[in-house]
Amino acid sequence: MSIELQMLGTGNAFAKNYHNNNALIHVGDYTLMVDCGITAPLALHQLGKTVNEIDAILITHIHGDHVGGLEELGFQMKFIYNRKPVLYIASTLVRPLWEHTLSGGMTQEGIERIEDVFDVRPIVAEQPITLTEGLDIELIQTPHIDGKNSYSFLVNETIFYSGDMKFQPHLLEHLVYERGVQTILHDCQLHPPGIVHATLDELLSLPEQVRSTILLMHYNDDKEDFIGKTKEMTFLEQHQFYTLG
Ligand SMILES: O=c1ccn([C@@H]2O[C@@H]3COP(=O)(O)O[C@H]3[C@H]2O)c(=O)[nH]1
Ligand SMILES: [Zn+2]
Ligand SMILES: [Zn+2]
Repeated sequence: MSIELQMLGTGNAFAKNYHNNNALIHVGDYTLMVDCGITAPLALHQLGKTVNEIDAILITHIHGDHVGGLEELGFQMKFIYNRKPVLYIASTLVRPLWEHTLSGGMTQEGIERIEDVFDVRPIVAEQPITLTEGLDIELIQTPHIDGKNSYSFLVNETIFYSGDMKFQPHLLEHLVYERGVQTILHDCQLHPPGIVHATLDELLSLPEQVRSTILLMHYNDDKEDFIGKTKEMTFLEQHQFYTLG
């Protein structure tokens, strides 16, 4: 079954021309939000949507451009919509998300644990889960910041979405050649050094067959200067709809 992808933003953590690299994945009436960064509530508003239209959120890692909007989302859901949003997150990230990121702003009478605001669904890498009919997710742990857990994921076995990750050519080739992945949505640091992200030059070094599956996201503000310089790879555009799978 195909999915509809709409990026809330396609910018990197410091981008000002683009929102944070967060996404909406639609399958039928179901809407999954992938990451909820600082700019996610504004991006939703600009699309004429409210948080009430989100069925669940999936988190890749706990940098601000991926979780910085969760406090607002959680509070809006609780105090405006009287809902507890479903939060899919690696089991390793549940405590860090609450204790290092959310608890300072959210702790008050009646909110002492992350479960008081979110319907937390801890997930484990390499154990696929079904979110709704036609939407299966499998987390894959991928390196980003040394000593911190970070995850990418597969959608319906054929679409790979990179959480922020360092260049992993063997993984990307394995996914395309051996797991039948047809589309790779990849974060891309346009200017070296990438260090914690793959750079455009690194992604350009991949075999043509792999490059031809790649849509670039999480890019810098001067992305327009790189149009025509990405070989078979193309830039994802925020707010546009893509039918994948
Ligand atoms: O060791 C580090 C840690 C972080 N950073 C920057 O901070 C940003 C945090 O969000 P991000 O993961 O989207 O991108 C990261 C980089 O831009 C870095 O350059 N080196
Ligand atoms: Zn990021
Ligand atoms: Zn990051």
